[in-house]
Amino acid sequence: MANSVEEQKFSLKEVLDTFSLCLSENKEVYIEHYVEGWRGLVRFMNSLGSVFSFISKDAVNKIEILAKFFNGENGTHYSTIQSMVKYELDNGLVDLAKRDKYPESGCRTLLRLHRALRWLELFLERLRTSSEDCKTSVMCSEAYNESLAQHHAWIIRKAAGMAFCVLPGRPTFFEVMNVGTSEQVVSMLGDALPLISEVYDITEKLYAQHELLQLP
Ligand SMILES: CCCCCCCCCCCCC/C=C/[C@@H](O)[C@H](COP(=O)(O)O)NC(=O)CCCCCCCCCCCCCCC
Repeated sequence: MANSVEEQKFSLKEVLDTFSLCLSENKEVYIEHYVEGWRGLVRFMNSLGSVFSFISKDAVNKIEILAKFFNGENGTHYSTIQSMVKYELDNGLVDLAKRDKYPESGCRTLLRLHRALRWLELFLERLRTSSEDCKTSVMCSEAYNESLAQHHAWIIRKAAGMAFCVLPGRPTFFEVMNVGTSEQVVSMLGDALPLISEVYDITEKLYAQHELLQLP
């Protein structure tokens, strides 16, 4: 089946490269590139089939909330995750105990993507070190159980588990990434993972410092 020109150009390497743009010189995390990275990941997930659309809908919703802040009148405060946290906390714009006046603050919205980034990190690390006969569905659900699942209700965990079952096998998965041979995929993941981990760790530390890791 012939791909459109745009699909032909799509490579997961470009998406993961976006995360390398996330870090400023003094290790702040640029929201613009963070959101762009997520957009690319969602695009990749959509190319795997419509069973994932309930996941991508939620991700897109969160991406759009952040993009709106970033492009809005207070956009300068949403340049980095650090400036967003400071701005929203200083101005009482975050529901800290229960969802109330600010159910869609930047801080709580980004926290959901941040938790998903941990899933990505764990999943990609499994993919990187997997052998040819490893199942992507198993790698994906192990990564999920160690991360996001702990924050999801039973019904979401059930639906996610069902979606994982229809993930393509490792060879097709690698092919869809459009990065080249398996060796090239493994090497690309080896380059990308430390950057993703660094973005994750910096955000985690910041949220921990401000006691934001359990935002409702
Ligand atoms: C490629 C396989 C894709 C597997 C994706 C694994 C993640 C499974 C997440 C299931 C989320 C189900 C949707 C609902 C979520 C919300 O309940 C929940 C809580 O939100 P709330 O507090 O506003 O209510 N939302 C979230 O936790 C945010 C989830 C965001 C998920 C983004 C997943 C993007 C995955 C991108 C895949 C890229 C794969 C690249 C690998 C080579």
